[in-house]
Amino acid sequence: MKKSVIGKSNAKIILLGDHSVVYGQPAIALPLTSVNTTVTMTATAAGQTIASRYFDGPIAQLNSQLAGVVKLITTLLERFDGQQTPFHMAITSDLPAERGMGSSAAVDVAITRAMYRFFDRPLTRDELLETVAIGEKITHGNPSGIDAATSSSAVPIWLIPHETISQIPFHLTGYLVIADSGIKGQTGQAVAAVARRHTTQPDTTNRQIETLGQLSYAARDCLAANEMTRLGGILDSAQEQLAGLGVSSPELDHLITVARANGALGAKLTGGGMGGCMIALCATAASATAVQHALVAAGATATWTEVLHHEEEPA
Ligand SMILES: C[C@@](O)(CCO)CC(=O)[O-]
Repeated sequence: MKKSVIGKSNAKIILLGDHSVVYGQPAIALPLTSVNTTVTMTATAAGQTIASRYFDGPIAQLNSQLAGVVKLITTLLERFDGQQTPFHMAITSDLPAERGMGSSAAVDVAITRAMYRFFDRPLTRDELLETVAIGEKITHGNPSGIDAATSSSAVPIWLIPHETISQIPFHLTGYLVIADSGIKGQTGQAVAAVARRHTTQPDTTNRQIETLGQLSYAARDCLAANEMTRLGGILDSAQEQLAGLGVSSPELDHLITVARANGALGAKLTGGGMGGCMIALCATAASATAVQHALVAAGATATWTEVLHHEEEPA
């Protein structure tokens, strides 16, 4: 066992494939490597305690809102025979919670990495993703794994559930403005709402899900060929399908309209929706700044700009 260790992860942005990925369609997601969650685990004399923005105290008293985290920690303590090992776990995060940036998966990835290091066990990527799914299943009900895969990745990824997770050829140069609508997005509820629609209106819903999948394939071509304007149109089409699935919101719709009116090439919600964040693709730094200012004036509570650049693929 180590004295003090750190586990880290980052925020994620889904470019294409939100919701449709739950039904097996491909998704493209980008890590925001400067927006981090950090878990520090320190050996102590007695007790097992946790300090986070929601809770500060003994792990045994963690409330049901954090049931996914409780399940993850107890599973790992059993796995490592560490039920009696005293430690303190401090969780800090730059990510807004419940905004579609993958905060719950980011916390689970950072906890898993910290606990494997603390108990001095090697951790493979497959084991990391399988472990994070334990917490995510409780928090989100039916996670596709995209949040965990991206918040533990340093490069943009292409994911088809149970089939492929790979680095996506990324030759696009541009700017992605991300804006928080200020409204909590409940991914679990949004996923459940789409599942209900899938049962009550199977034909329409399947068509929307398949269209979203086709848009992911088209976007992959745009990223490989640096076709920014076409990608903007694809984001707009994806937003139309997501709104059709019932996961947009008036606040997101407003920010998306403002971004387009101020020069964005395309815009859509990102993540679970029903609140949370939207993204806008911009061709230049000046355009990204103008869109960002317009979004703040329109009520966005936080904004980030991510510079998109050619990613080297490993040799
Ligand atoms: C809405 C969703 O597609 C993305 C949440 O960030 C759910 C999932 O993939 O688990």
